[in-house]
Amino acid sequence: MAKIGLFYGTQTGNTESVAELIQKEFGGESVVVSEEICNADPSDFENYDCIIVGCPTWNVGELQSDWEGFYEDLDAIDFTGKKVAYFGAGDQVGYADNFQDAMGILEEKISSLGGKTVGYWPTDGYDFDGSKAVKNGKFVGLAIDEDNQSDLTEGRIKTWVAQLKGEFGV
Ligand SMILES: Cc1cc2nc3c(=O)[nH]c(=O)nc-3n(C[C@H](O)[C@H](O)[C@H](O)COP(=O)(O)O)c2cc1C
Repeated sequence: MAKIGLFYGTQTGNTESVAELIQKEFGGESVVVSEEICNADPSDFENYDCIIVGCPTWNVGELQSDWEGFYEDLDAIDFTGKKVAYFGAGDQVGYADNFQDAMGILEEKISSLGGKTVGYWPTDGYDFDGSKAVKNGKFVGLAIDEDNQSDLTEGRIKTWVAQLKGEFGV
C-alpha cells in the first residue's frame, strides 16, 4: 500500500503542477498517490496514514470549487491518527488580505476531524496583509505563489518535502 495520499483541486493548473513536483520530489508514484479531489471518494482517504492536501484560494478567500463541493464530504472521514500536510496556491499581491485562505479553511476543518497537522512553513519571504492560513506566526502548510514568485517554487518544494519526509517518517 502506498504510504502517502495526495488530494488536490485546481482551476487553472498551478496546484496540479505543484502536486506533480511534490510527488516527484518524494520519489514518484510508488511513494505518493495523487488524486484530483473532483474524482475522489471519502473512502479513498482511509487508505493512508499520511495525507497531503492541496488547494488554491479563489473568489477572494474561498476554496477552489471542487474542494468547495467536497467540503461537507470531509465529515464522513475519520482523520484520527492521520498526519495531514497542506499546500496552497495563491496571489499575495492581488489578494493580500486573503492570501492562501483556502489552506487555512481546510486545515481548520480537517484538524477538527482529528487530523494532525504537519508541514508548517515560515512566513518569511512573503509580503501580504492577512491570511486564514497563518497560525502562531506560521503558515499551516506550504504557500506557493505562481503569480509573483514562481522562481521560488521549486526550491520551496524541495525544502518542504525534505521537512515532510522527516515528519511523515518515510
Ligand atoms: C478571481 C480570482 C480570485 C482569487 N482569489 C484569491 C484569494 O482570495 N487569495 C489568494 O491567495 N489567491 C487568490 N487568487 C489567485 C489564485 O489562487 C492563484 O492564481 C493560483 O495560483 C491558482 O491556482 P490554480 O491554477 O491551481 O487554480 C485568485 C485568482 C483569481 C483569478
